[in-house]
Amino acid sequence: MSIAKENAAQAALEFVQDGMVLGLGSGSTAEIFIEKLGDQVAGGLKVTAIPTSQRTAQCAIEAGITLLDPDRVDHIDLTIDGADEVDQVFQLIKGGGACLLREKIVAQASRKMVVIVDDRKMVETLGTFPLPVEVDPFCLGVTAQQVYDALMATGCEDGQTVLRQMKDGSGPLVTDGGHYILDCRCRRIPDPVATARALAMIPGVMETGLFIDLASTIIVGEVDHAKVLEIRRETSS
Ligand SMILES: O=C(CO)[C@H](O)[C@H](O)COP(=O)(O)O
Repeated sequence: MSIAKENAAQAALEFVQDGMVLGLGSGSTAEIFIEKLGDQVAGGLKVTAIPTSQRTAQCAIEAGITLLDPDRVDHIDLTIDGADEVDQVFQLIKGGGACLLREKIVAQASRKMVVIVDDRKMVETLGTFPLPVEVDPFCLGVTAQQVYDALMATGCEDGQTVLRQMKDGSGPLVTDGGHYILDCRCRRIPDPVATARALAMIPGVMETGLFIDLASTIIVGEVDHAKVLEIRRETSS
């Protein structure tokens, strides 16, 4: 277990209050947080949660956290999630774990999003990590070309897309929502807002891993402590 990720996850517990409805992110850092949250719940903390993936749901159940039916939830107080890259104004690339659609639905519905990362995830400009784009399998070639064109038109240094495969080589990875993931080698995304907008116009694109103006707190774990960085955001909820 990475000590930096663990320090970030530990610091995130400070944001959790009794009675909250939590959004639980996906990935290894989020799972460390869920385990720690489970310890708090065992000690008497009362929270309920919405998971952003089947794997997260499983982890939360094992940790003793009560899950809500996502179809019935009317608000989410706080979401805690990891990220693959975070830039200077807290725009994110997410989706390394292929959960970006549900992660974004939950983050966008939350009053606050806290992101927990180790210090290697902090970047000057987004794009070194390949941008995950969740797409409908129908007419995949057409969508992939449109994604390439949108990336190039918005100034990305590259736009090549690779269809994400299952680790066991059994075929394309299928997300919890039944879609595919195109990993886009952008190298540099100079205008994440423009790129996110352009990708959102493509009918075959279900969602992109660009999380724009969603995170208001980034907790950066290092080997011996965690730094809490804040930015002011207007929330709609
Ligand atoms: O977006 C994600 C999953 O879709 C993860 O939060 C992201 O990939 C970071 O993962 P990790 O905490 O394992 O480094």
